[in-house]
Amino acid sequence: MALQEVLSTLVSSTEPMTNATFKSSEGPSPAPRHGASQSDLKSLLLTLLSFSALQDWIKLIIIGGFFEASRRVAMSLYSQLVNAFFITVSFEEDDPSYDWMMVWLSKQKTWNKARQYQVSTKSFGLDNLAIAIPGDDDEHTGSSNRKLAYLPSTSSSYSLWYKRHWITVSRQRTVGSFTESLVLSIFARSHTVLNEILRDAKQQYTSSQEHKISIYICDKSNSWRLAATRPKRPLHSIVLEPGVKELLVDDARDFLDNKSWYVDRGIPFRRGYLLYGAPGSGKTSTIHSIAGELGLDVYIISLSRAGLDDSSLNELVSDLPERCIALMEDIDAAFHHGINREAKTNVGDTDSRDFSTSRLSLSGLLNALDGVGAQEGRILYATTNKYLNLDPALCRPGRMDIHVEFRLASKFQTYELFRRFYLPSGAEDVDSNDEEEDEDEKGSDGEGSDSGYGESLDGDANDSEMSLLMSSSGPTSTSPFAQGRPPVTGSAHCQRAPKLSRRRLAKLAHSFADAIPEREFSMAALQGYLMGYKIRPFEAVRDIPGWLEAEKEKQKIHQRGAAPKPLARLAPALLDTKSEPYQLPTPLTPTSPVRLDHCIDG
Ligand SMILES: Nc1ncnc2c1ncn2[C@@H]1O[C@H](COP(=O)(O)OP(=O)(O)OP(=O)(O)O)[C@@H](O)[C@H]1O
Repeated sequence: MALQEVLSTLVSSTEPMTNATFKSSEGPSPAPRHGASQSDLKSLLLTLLSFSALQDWIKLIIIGGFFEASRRVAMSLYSQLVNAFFITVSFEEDDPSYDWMMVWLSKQKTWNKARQYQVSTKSFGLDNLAIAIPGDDDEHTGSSNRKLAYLPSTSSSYSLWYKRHWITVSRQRTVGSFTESLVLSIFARSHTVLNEILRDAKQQYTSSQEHKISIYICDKSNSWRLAATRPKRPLHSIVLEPGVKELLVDDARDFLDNKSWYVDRGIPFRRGYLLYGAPGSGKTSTIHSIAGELGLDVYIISLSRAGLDDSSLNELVSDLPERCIALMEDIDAAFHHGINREAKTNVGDTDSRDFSTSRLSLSGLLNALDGVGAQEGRILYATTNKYLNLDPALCRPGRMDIHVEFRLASKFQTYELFRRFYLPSGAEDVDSNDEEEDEDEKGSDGEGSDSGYGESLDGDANDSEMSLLMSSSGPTSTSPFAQGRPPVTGSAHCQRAPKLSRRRLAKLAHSFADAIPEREFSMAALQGYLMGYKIRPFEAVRDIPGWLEAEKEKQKIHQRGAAPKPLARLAPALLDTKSEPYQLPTPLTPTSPVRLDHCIDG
């Protein structure tokens, strides 16, 4: 009723005003019109504020308020109900638990009945993807071996049953960031089922990772992110001087098992290993292998990463999990990029290259290694090719407790490398000395027991082996290296290596080791050479002189280009008992634990 009045007043008050506007263009008569419109407005306001209109306004407000209040009450009741009967958990994408949950989810039966998916090539660190599309796991399907997987779609939520508990799952984008989170609402009053789910997810993930190591790197936001998973490398595939691998593994294992010993004595529960020496001598491979042996994840700290400064390094190190391997490769590389005792404060003093890369100071690095914020329980491995460039403070016990030198290949290493290279896949590997003894005792092939170096290859090979040698080398027996070209292997995977008895293989390995000069080539170089002869061990031995010639030529070219002095000559072996007594490198204090026998406690 009052509203009608208001409306009719509005119409009547606007009409003369429109007419006035229209008529004003015809001629000037504004004064009476102005007075009329003023009285119209007045009456409009009076009507609006009249008692009956006010009543209608109040009614509107009450009804609206009632609906809004009931909506809010319903919402809060709903959320209280949900909170009372549901447990809601979220998993952030950049946290490892997200990967565990994705794998767990993919193993739920009801998951396969979902109607909305997102397809992705993300592997969550797994090769044997439970989330993989069936039939997509064929390794020979084509050039790209990225597997496809189903993920929960971001636009819908799913429900599933787990141990008689109803669960809804949704994948949500975090507002204002590029990351996602997985949200689970579990219909349960106690936390027991949640704990079970978490335990299940973690265990399923860990067991699928049993034969793998996870490698983490830090991302731009300075947090750790899973970069890859790699198959564990068996320790026996690393050939070092006898006892070195065992010593490294036993020391690390002993450290991990004795936390309370460190705590009782107030000694920081940390251990550092410095592996230094010639490039390609097995430093990285050894760390990889030890990580697999001890079941630890590897966290790579790249000191030359652009933008890394003291505080971000500190943050990274204190963010490490308790039992892990922190790896700083080529720790000397940080020196080339301006690492120094004090952080540079004056921009004018600073080389522009320093700013474009790392802004780390040596004191920052030292603090990160054993400062108050440094993580307990971690094992640090640092590698370098330039031992003498390292600051003594960096190498002191407490930061780097054990120093191990990796030298160019010895006769023993060359022999072992060859023997293991041609050992049939899956063959049980035994210690070479035991093996020779066994074979000698058996006299399996009825030949003499002489297994010394320098045996004639031709006299060793039987007819079928010789024919294989001749057929694979072609009509001329000239080494391809002597002709200035590398050997062509063809698709070795499709062919089969000759079946050699262990004894014969040992003899070939002796011949190989005999032909390679000691401590002149890295294991990586020798492995690279053998890769050209994957299935041709006889040719591999026969072609060595040509290869050595070619390598000498290469070295000459390098020397003309003023190649640096090899490190192996500068820092003699710690481990080779035949070499001259070890001299402390000049930058190290005499108390530094550079010798293995000095630095390993108990
Ligand atoms: N002692 C060894 N036993 C078995 N394989 C080895 C050994 N040393 C090197 N190799 C092989 O050589 C390759 C390179 O080795 P690796 O990367 O471990 O050397 P590195 O000492 O870390 O080299 P760099 O100092 O250049 O990083 C690997 O493929 C590895 O298999």
